[in-house]
Amino acid sequence: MSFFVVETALPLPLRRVFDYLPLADEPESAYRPGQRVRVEFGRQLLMGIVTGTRQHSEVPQNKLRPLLERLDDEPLIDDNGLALCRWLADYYHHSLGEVLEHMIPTMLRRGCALSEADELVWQATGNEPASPLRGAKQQALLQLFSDQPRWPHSALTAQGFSLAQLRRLQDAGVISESQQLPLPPLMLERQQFHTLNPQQQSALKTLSAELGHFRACLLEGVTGSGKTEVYLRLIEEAIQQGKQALVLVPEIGLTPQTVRRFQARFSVPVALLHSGLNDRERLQGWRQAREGGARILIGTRSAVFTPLPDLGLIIIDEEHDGSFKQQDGLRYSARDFALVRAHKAGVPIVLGSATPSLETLHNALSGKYLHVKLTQRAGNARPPGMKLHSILHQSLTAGFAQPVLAKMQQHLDNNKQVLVFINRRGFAPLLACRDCGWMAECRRCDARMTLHRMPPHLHCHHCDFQQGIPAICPQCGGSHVEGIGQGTERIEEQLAGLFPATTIRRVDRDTVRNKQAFDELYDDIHDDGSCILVGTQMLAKGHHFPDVTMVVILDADAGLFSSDFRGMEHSAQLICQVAGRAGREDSPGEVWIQTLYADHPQLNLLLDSGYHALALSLLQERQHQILPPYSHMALLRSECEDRIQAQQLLQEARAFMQNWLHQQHPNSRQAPVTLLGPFPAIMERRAGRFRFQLQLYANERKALHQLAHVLVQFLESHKGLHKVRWNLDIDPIDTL
Ligand SMILES: Nc1ncnc2c1ncn2[C@@H]1O[C@H](COP(=O)(O)OP(=O)(O)OP(=O)(O)O)[C@@H](O)[C@H]1O
Ligand SMILES: [Zn+2]
Repeated sequence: MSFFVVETALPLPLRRVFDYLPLADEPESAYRPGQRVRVEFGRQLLMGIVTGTRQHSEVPQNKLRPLLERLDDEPLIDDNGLALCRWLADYYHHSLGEVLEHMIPTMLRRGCALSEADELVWQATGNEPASPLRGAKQQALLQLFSDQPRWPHSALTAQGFSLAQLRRLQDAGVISESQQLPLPPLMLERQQFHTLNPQQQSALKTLSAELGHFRACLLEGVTGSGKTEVYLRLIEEAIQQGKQALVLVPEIGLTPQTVRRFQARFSVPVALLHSGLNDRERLQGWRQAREGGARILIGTRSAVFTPLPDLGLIIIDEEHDGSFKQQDGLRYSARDFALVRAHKAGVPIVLGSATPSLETLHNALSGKYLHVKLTQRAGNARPPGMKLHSILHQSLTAGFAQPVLAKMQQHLDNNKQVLVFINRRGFAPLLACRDCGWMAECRRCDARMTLHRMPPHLHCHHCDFQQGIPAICPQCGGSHVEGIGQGTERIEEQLAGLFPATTIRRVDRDTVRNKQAFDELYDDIHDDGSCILVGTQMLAKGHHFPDVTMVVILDADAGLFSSDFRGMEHSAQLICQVAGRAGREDSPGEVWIQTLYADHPQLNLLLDSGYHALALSLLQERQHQILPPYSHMALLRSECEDRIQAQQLLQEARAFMQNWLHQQHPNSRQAPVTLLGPFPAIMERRAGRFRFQLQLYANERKALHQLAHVLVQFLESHKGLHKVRWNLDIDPIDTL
């Protein structure tokens, strides 16, 4: 047999593949890209993915080690999947082995077989019973199998049937058992589609004409305009054409209500992938999609990696949402990756939002994306009235202006619900001593500890550090230590005092710890009648509360003066999304925004002319400042317990890049990439580490990527500064 090596990608940060000798007696044809293999690396046992075979290796033959095991005959990742991973690894300058890990669920990464997700399934044989079956349970089972010939074992035990009862049917030859991948349950109760209004109809017509080929489309529809209805119809068409649809939603948008809404419309299996599932459920969802059983896949960010053999349509709901970008490890944008995936698969992708990101809007305005608009609310709902309420020189009760409280009372008297939005959980953002000015600060971050009352403790929201509340001031020994400012807990408490007869519900990460808790809360809110909801942005996105007619935004100012260049964009999106929860059904809604800056020009533009108008003005600013989307950006971040070293690595990186740029372009006055920094991050110390950043801007993406490529090589081979951690963030969504 001729000599060859197996090229393997390993889940290591190193940006290269590794050569291994094949298993004894295995021909080269046994190895195919996308199979899993087990290897020894140093002293570690790792699972790698085969990327190819070669007749020669740069590694001397006596140094080559053999593979320990080949786990798959058929590749787990197909050629399309591998090509997408190579694209990701190149684009984000990340190790291919780590990218490939994202493609497969945890259980497969640990080496489990695909069949681990199988389950016992009973199937009607169609034969008459060989022996008589009496007994009520036997008869009930016979009925079930004549209604539906195939039942997963778990569905039958859930209905109170035992294995022994099933065996009797099996012995009589009526049913047979097999191990199969269960399909997601079908909802028996079908929900009707709404009759689309003319705008929705025209949007649907335009979008469905794109089925069958690649096209990026922006569906810009005001809140409550019925975008979801349009998605559902489009999906229906794709499914009728024998295709699968992938729907990505933001992490907090994937409520059981959303899922039910999809499941109740279709008579095809809908698979789900989100962080609330256990490993086995994730493997099941992944296989249901990969084997084509599931025709619709709904999931959060990482679902974008799921193989879908008949992919025909991708939908990204709330495309502007920050949760589509992973903020550690492989810092990919699921939205941008989905665009590439749609392009390679030759299918349309619909980016939907009431508040599109400036990147997407820019692409739509320049004609690169198809731009479809819904400007009116669906059904009888009207857009909410928005009002800026100046609190300058006004005395406030519990943080609320009098007219706002009076208005809230009116809505409650009408048996409606009021939503109070404040993007700060806990009781107070600050604990301070009134005698000496001491403030509780995090030991590990440049940040203040948040005071929580339920249970009582101090909590750093940046590094999760927690400690008890001091009874006396640690600095002066005085007893006037108090919480200053307001968080959701305090507002809940104060509103209970102001509206003693009204139910107050707090919705934040402390009250809603999982999806089930949200589900229950959601049902409670729907049953509540008049009540006040106090919450963080958890309440803002995508929810449909039919009885909310008033929204109060307590601290809009917090977001107006961000030091990040995307600050205003993100604030405006949040304000619109929260405001969009008001008046979504027959009763009109109103939104009151308390502010100290009632003449803030951008806030006024947003209220008077809407998000689109503000977005156009923000785009103009970006164009003047040559910021994204008018330039391309990457951020090199460093962090280290030693401040000097964190800064030094970036200084050396900068010197290296300047030198390289100069060598490449000796005669040009303006290098194709502009370097800014190193600067300390806005929060310089977090979790005990000092953080610095270096910003890279370029007009041409190609120039940025060429530089990033050599930069990463430089950093990987950099000696010295071992303690400094670094990462390169391509298209960062913030510079904080
Ligand atoms: N054509 C229609 N006729 C009547 N009601 C409709 C119609 N289309 C949608 N609706 C209803 O209007 C409400 C809002 O629709 P939907 O949730 O699809 O809006 P959306 O644009 O996705 O909103 P948001 O961006 O605020 O989440 C829902 O209760 C939906 O059932
Ligand atoms: Zn901290």
